[in-house]
Amino acid sequence: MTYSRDMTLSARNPGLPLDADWLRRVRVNRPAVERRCASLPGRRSVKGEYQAAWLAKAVTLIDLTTLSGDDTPGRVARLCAKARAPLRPDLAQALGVDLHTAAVCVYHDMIAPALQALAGTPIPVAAVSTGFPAGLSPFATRLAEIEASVAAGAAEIDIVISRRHVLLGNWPALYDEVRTFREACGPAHLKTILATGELGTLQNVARASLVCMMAGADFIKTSTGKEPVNATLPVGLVMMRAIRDYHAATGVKIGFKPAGGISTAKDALVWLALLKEELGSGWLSPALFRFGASSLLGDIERQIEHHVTGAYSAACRHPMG
Ligand SMILES: O=C[C@H](O)COP(=O)(O)O
Repeated sequence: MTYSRDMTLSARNPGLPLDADWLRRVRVNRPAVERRCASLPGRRSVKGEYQAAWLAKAVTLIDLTTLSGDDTPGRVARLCAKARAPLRPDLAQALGVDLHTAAVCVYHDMIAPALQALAGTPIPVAAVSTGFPAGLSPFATRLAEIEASVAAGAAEIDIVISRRHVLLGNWPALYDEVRTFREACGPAHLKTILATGELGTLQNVARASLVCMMAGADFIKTSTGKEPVNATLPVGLVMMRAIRDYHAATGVKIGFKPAGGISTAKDALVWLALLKEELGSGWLSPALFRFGASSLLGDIERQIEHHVTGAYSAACRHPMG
């Protein structure tokens, strides 16, 4: 299996004027979505060398993340070393792969140590922004935060949206907010975090996804990892279908990033199966799909170790940072 080392993201999403009629037409059949997702984990399973190949692919799609109040430059440097060489050398050699993660995702103050630790690699630094995770700081502060992170060298900006605009059905306010954030990003790619666990309904998730894409988001992302409910398959399905509809209407491919609580190799395989079925193999690339995850890589490495050696090691033998 070959792994692209090309970190080029897709062409920017120019966005569209807000289309209120499109939003009004959006309907989500929740029981049907839940039935479809419930059948996935049991139905889709790959084994042996195919599983190892899919897991190696998953590694290349991870935004390796640390978003803790006690992050230090040392922890970020160790995380970046893991991003550069995500698999133990003997495991990578046994699989015949040479790979790295898609990006490293940190808070603003950790951009500089991350850039230093990733120098000479194609791995971009993503910064969470706009008052992450709640997004309730003054609007001017949130804008300034984006500008500061782009100036510091972040190539990708993960913003959080104002959940109240969704809960109140104030789509023009959400559109204007995301549009302004997009402009502040300049050349950096914009990922919009919907915090789906706080949006109430799948219909809200579908509408918020479309509004963010109309406003110019390059990626839509499920969660911050800090909500009580983070990435779920039903939410993922609804967001993937919104991406499909947007692509059908505009020809523009938007990326998808499930994040929060995705921590096992098995989870990763189910997400990739859903992605392949809903959006096709064209989305199986770091340009269009990312896992936002702080601990997933450890379990993937553990499963690959089992595939290569026949034995499982303790999870603590695969530290992230
Ligand atoms: O954006 C990434 C998430 O914050 C990571 O969440 P996690 O720590 O549950 O993997």
